Amino acid sequence: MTGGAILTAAQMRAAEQAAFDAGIDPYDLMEQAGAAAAEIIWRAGHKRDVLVLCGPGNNGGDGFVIARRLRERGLSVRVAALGESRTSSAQRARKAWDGPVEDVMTAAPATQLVDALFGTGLSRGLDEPVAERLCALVAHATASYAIDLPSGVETDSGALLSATPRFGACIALGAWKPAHLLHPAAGHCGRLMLGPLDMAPDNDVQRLGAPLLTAPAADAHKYSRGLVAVVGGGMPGASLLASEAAARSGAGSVRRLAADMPTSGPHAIINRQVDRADAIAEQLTDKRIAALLVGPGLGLDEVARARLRAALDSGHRLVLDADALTLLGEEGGRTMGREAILTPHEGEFRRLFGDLPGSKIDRACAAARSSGAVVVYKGADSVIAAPDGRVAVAGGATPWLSTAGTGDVLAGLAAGRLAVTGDPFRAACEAVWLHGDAARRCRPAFVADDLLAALPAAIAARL
Ligand SMILES: NC(=O)C1=CN([C@@H]2O[C@H](COP(=O)(O)OP(=O)(O)OC[C@H]3O[C@@H](n4cnc5c(N)ncnc54)[C@H](OP(=O)(O)O)[C@@H]3O)[C@@H](O)[C@H]2O)[C@@H](O)CC1
Ligand SMILES: [K+]
Repeated sequence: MTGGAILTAAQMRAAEQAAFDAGIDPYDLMEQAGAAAAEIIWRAGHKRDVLVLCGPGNNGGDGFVIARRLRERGLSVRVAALGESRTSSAQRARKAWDGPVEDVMTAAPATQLVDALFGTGLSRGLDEPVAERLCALVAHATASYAIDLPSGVETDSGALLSATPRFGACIALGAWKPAHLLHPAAGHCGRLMLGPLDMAPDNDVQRLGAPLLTAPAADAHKYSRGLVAVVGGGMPGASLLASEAAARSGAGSVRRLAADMPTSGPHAIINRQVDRADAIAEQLTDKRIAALLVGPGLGLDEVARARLRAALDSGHRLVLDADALTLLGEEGGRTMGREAILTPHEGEFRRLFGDLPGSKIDRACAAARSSGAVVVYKGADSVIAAPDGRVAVAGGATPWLSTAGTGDVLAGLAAGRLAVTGDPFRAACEAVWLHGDAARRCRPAFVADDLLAALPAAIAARL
């Protein structure tokens, strides 16, 4: 269900130290790391000449091991270093390489390029000539691999500290790091692969993995499978998209409360024409409602504000999105005090929580703690954070998702899964996964409506 632990540089160092304290030899760990990476590169199958760039630290040490292992397999391998090796393990790995060591700045390009310049120990941007040389060598190569991380990215934030090439693949060692999933660094990693090590550190922060969904029970009925209520507003399209997503999420039934009556759309959705907030409040007294969505197309006027208040006062499990988040931000934020999912994009997040420090993961955690709600901090890298500290980070979203209405679909999906599971963190994780998977199933230039059609296949794949 999870896609593996994500560790910061400091957490990785602590895990490494714990492994050493438990008796693991530091050099053995480097040999393991290099062997795992070499195996992945070998299996990628290019079998062409290789240039391995080795930095001064342990990332460079990994590089020397990789070079030796690939040469043992029969590949033509050259090594180029950036100065001397400074750690004892890296010095040992360098000694075990009995070929020549060229200079990174003058080494000729190769078909396969392995970047073992810097990993989690990068403390500042690369010197400009080194960064330029790395970019040129990667551009020249047919296949390029970043070892642990692309040299130039900040491990914890995913920021680029200097010009960084886009690699074909990145081989993470032992565990994922935030930069593998957070942009802009994630966009420079290429295909992500994990080189396993004997130490297997765990963390509350995990890469989002494929969920395991269950089919409805044999004796299920539409209410036991979860009734979703959606409060609409001035822009009917948004709440219609959200309602259909909820209806296709596995929930038993969907009730849309809005002033308009749609002329088309899935007839399975029950539309109740209600305008005034007190009439909506009356509708929300139905105890069978398992999740309530408010925000898509809600509007920002007094009518919208009154509808939001009715939703907040209803006592139901909530999903708040779009205009509901903006209105909440105008009121200075609010502690949810009950099971809720908030789904802000960058702008809504800032309006609601202000400019928080740290990485996107840190900011999502702080927001979840202060609001008491599960926060889905959306974007090309969506971070799902629970108030208890659990975090799931979703990478690899197709950029075609950046189109109108896809946020409404996600909000509807979250409400639907919340109605089915009753668990906000699980529901948010499932919704983000299904949303991303549905998008992968659509053809380029799809629109939000197409996502709805792809949802049943995305769900079927996880049963
Ligand atoms: N943790 C684990 O479990 C395992 C870790 N393993 C591997 O170790 C890697 C971490 O190794 P690491 O800590 O030695 O750091 P690394 O990235 O090689 O660089 C540090 C050196 O670079 C220097 N330096 C920094 N920035 C610079 C710049 N811009 N320009 C120039 N120099 C710069 C810095 O010097 P300083 O900052 O002190 O000036 C220091 O000398 C990790 O990513 C993985 O590959 C695996 O082998 C096994 C399991
Ligand atoms: K690297």
